[in-house]
Amino acid sequence: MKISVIGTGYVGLVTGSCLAEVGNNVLCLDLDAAKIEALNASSITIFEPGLQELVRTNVAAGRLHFTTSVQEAVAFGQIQFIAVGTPPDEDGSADMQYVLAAARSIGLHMVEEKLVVNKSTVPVGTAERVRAAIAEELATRDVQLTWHVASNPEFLKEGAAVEDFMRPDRIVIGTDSDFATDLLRELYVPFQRNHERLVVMDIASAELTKYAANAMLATRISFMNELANLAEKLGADIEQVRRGIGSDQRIGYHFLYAGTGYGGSCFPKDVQALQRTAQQVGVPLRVLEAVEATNNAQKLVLVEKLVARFGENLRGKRFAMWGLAFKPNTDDMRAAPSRAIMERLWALGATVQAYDPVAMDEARRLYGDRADLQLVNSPMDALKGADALLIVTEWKPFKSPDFALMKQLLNQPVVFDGRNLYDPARVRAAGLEYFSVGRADA
Ligand SMILES: NC(=O)C1=CN([C@@H]2O[C@H](COP(=O)(O)OP(=O)(O)OC[C@H]3O[C@@H](n4cnc5c(N)ncnc54)[C@H](O)[C@@H]3O)[C@@H](O)[C@H]2O)C=CC1
Ligand SMILES: O=C(O)[C@H]1O[C@H](OP(=O)(O)OP(=O)(O)OC[C@H]2O[C@@H](n3ccc(=O)[nH]c3=O)[C@H](O)[C@@H]2O)[C@H](O)[C@@H](O)[C@@H]1O
Repeated sequence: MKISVIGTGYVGLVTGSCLAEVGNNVLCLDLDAAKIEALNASSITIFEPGLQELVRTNVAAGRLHFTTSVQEAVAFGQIQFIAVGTPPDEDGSADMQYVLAAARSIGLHMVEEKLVVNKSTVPVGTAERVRAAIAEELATRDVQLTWHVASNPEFLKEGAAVEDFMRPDRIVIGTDSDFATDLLRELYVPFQRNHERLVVMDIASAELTKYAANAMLATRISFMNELANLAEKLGADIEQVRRGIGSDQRIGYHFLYAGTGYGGSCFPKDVQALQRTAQQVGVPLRVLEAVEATNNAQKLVLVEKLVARFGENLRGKRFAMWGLAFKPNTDDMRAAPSRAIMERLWALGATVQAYDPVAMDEARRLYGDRADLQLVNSPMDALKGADALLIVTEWKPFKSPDFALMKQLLNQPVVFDGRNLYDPARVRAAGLEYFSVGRADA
């Protein structure tokens, strides 16, 4: 099948590459010329496991192409995927300008029947707005055509994006025409050989399903974070509680990890956008208000512990930080807890010595050169002369450190573990003071 993908970010590039991998002929469009230039040389600008290789092999096989030409992209694919950003607007609602611009560019150049599929995360009603934008452009050109609009939200996770796309739990399709359903069913055949994964529904339900999934996952995390804060005060251990409730199949083990709050480009913005949508139709979403408030507070839970230990004035203090990315296996720092933590520590006068396996360039890009941020080359370098260590992202290499060396390198042997990576007794036996989330501090 010939497919165009508009937008080559995490979702667009993974979608395009994976669809090419199963034999389709794919053309990806982006307005960012530097990105397209890099992609044409098979080089990707984000860190995403497996993606570089997938791009390289499919470009070499002649199935994956990149362009900045809107006209070329619209002419190419029978299916036109829209996979552009939907960042938060000033009031937290989803900013639709990129999706609608993509829709307009399709309307501007379309000369034959197309299926336009929206993969971006968008509020209910967006398919109608996309349809109207295309219709307007066609009317301006005085062109009569048949075309279809469908919704196909994406559920991939950064850091496991290729794997998630290739082996999805489900593929949600929102359509209002047999043409769209049949074409998308055919497209996704290679992804559901093992069992039926396609969930076909109306367009509004598909659009809402995406927000519902992210809101549910965010709710689980905030619930566990609140419970962790309670467990700590009651002398209980949230890690044991997690295992205790996760074993109930109705609850399950996933997404029950307490920590420093959820970050990333999606949960924070999608929880907010769903609330704005609900406000517009007069339906209060009280649970989600609490989810968001809890998360904002949780991002600073390590700083609170640190201030309780070292006092409010951190001038002259130096803290090691392990992990800058919002989660492991990505260099993405959008809404990362590390940012809220560093910014607060800086405001209190401290210096941060940070290490992350892949997000150092991103930190440099975001913060530039500043005296109170030192980016170092290894986890152990970060410890040297620091008054405490803060663990913010649960990268694998942080999971089994040499605690004796840690104690030796730190100026003061204090660890604030925002991901509950260690057995508290083991860390304390090595002579370190250990603070974690939802377990008794000492
Ligand atoms: N990042 C993720 O893990 C996931 C994101 N989503 C959703 O997918 C959508 C895209 O997210 P990301 O891929 O993270 O965004 P991104 O910000 O990484 O990439 C978007 C790309 O679209 C390009 N673009 C913008 N307007 C364009 C236009 N008119 N024509 C061509 N290119 C254009 C930008 O230059 C950029 O390269 C969002 O709605 C997001 O909520 C859904 C599931 C997972
Ligand atoms: O819409 C999206 O963009 C995507 O958002 C999330 O994916 P992502 O943000 O990439 O990463 P997650 O693994 O969900 O982690 C999000 C945040 O929650 C935190 N988290 C996750 C799980 C957990 O138990 N506890 C916890 O604090 C992570 O540290 C991270 O900061 C969803 O998991 C994807 O299904 C969805 O497609």
